[in-house]
Amino acid sequence: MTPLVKTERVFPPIKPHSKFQNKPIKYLFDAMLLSWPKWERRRRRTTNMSKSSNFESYPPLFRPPPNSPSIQESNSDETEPLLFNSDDIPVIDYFKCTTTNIITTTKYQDVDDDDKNNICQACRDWGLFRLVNHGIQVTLLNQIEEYAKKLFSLPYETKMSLFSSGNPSNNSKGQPGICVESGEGSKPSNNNVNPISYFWGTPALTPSGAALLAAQNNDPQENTNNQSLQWIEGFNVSLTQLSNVHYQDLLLETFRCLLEEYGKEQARVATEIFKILGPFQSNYLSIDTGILRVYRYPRCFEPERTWGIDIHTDSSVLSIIHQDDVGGLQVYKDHQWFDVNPIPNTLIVNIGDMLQAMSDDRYTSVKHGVKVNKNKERISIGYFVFPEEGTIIRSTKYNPFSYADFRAQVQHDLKTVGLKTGLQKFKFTTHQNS
Ligand SMILES: O=C(O)CCC(=O)C(=O)O
Ligand SMILES: [Fe+2]
Repeated sequence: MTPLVKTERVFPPIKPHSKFQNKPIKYLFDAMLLSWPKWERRRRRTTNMSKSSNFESYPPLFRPPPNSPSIQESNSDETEPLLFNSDDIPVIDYFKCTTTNIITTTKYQDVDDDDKNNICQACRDWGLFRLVNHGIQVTLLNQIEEYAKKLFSLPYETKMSLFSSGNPSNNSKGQPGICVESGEGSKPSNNNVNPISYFWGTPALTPSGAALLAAQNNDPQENTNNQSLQWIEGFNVSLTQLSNVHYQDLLLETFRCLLEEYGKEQARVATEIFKILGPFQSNYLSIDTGILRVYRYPRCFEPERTWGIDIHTDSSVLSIIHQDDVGGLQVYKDHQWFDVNPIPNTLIVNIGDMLQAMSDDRYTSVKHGVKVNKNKERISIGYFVFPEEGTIIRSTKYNPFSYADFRAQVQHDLKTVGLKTGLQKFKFTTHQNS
């Protein structure tokens, strides 16, 4: 889903923030108003793991070398105030642009054409926007984050053994992958395949959930063993399978219930946004294909040498990201990189490659990547949704193809050349166009 368009490994300069520039998209709020309240900031300070990172929970390759005092002693949370600055990303109010009544049964309001146009314009200009007033309860967002932290901070070996993907090709030998064994109480009670699987080192997985390592760079200078390693671990969650199982373990079962509820909310949001961006054929988006990725970006003792997720475009129709208060997500627009600042209770909606093709390139799948941090771990949750299985996407710019064709091409490219060529491979040639 999130494979990689590798360009360079040097972080490009970030454009300075130009607050509330003269843009056609309305900036609907003052970031100060949306900042976490004092009690929440205190809770986050005391529960944040940066103070005493639990390196036992990191995959072995991510653990700092024994003599690296700078990372062992870091305690940045107490010195850095949590400030949430507005950024240049267009902001859209969900409630104003949709017909779904998400708040109460009495709060209907007219759908505003200006707001709809603003979404379309954001998707043309940026390929992403920030969504406010999305109707997902802040308690749900906080609880998922909290339970994700609890699960990620389990010892690495426990995570490897708890989350069985049912995929025998995986290993637990310290190579990126997904575990095969299942621990006591972690198995779904009715013998179904575990819908939650653990991975690390790359966000690119095969359809069966195995980690897909990109081919290595041919440059001998760079061609070390870890060349394609990305500083990330995560849970891959199949939403359709999630409702078929129950865990005996209370921690896992609570996490499962939270994810199930969150998945439904995200499906609602994605469906509405897709309607606004269309009209498109209804099978160009299928809620049954929805997956969640819950990520932790561990602290990295050499953050300038690696990415949490390398520069890429998403292969989805739409991706919806919720990030914690750490930051690190960057997006590319007009030859510049922009920080996507963490702003409480907001979601980031990305256009994926499938939507770019369906829209005849009217909307752009946005290039983005995630930086890692020396002092803080970062948690984010992504929802990704795709066209209905087998649907052929027809467009004036591309040869007809299905998402399965696209995914197979991406996986082939990753294995052979190490980077995703993406839609480029499906474009009509000049010869075909004439
Ligand atoms: O963690 C994030 O903020 C972004 C994740 C992402 O880009 C992806 O999973 O494709
Ligand atoms: Fe992405």
